[in-house]
Amino acid sequence: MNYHTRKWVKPEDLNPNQSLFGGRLLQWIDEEAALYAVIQLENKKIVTKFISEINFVSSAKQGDIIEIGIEVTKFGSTSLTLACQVRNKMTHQTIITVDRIVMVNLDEDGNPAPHGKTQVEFVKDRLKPKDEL
Ligand SMILES: CC(=O)SCCNC(=O)CCNC(=O)[C@H](O)C(C)(C)COP(=O)(O)OP(=O)(O)OC[C@H]1O[C@@H](n2cnc3c(N)ncnc32)[C@H](O)[C@@H]1OP(=O)(O)O
Repeated sequence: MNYHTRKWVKPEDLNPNQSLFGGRLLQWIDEEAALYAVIQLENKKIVTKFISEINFVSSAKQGDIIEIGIEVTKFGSTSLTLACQVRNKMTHQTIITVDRIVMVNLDEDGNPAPHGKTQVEFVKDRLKPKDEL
């Protein structure tokens, strides 16, 4: 699991019970999954197709720093399946887990299109001149 994004829980992210609103957390996760898929598949036309069971393990409160982890669990033909875990940055206490997030690669017309990827790639490797790879 790679933790790329950190968030600082602010007053506008809270529910009426003063803990992190679950809908806000899901919004952050969906955006993180989309960004991850766009970068991996090198295509800006990506949609979220399916999100599996969501387990709200513990809550976060105002001022907490949380981090969002994403891991690829499957490269499909047009899809990329991800797992997600969000944890407290300082204590590593798990806040939420999502077993499966299926992102679909689309063509110009919005139809599913094969992405041709089979393994995780790193942008730094793509930027290296070919003779260094
Ligand atoms: C980041 C965002 O905000 S995106 C906004 C929210 N999302 C959307 O608006 C998406 C709306 N949905 C759609 O446009 C359509 O459902 C599409 C284009 C994504 C997919 O259309 P479909 O007719 O289901 O396509 P299709 O049957 O070819 O499936 C595409 C891929 O999704 C997978 N898939 C489809 N349904 C499911 C499902 N219920 N669960 C898991 N995977 C699924 C398929 O296995 C396939 O993957 P593969 O090619 O790797 O085997």
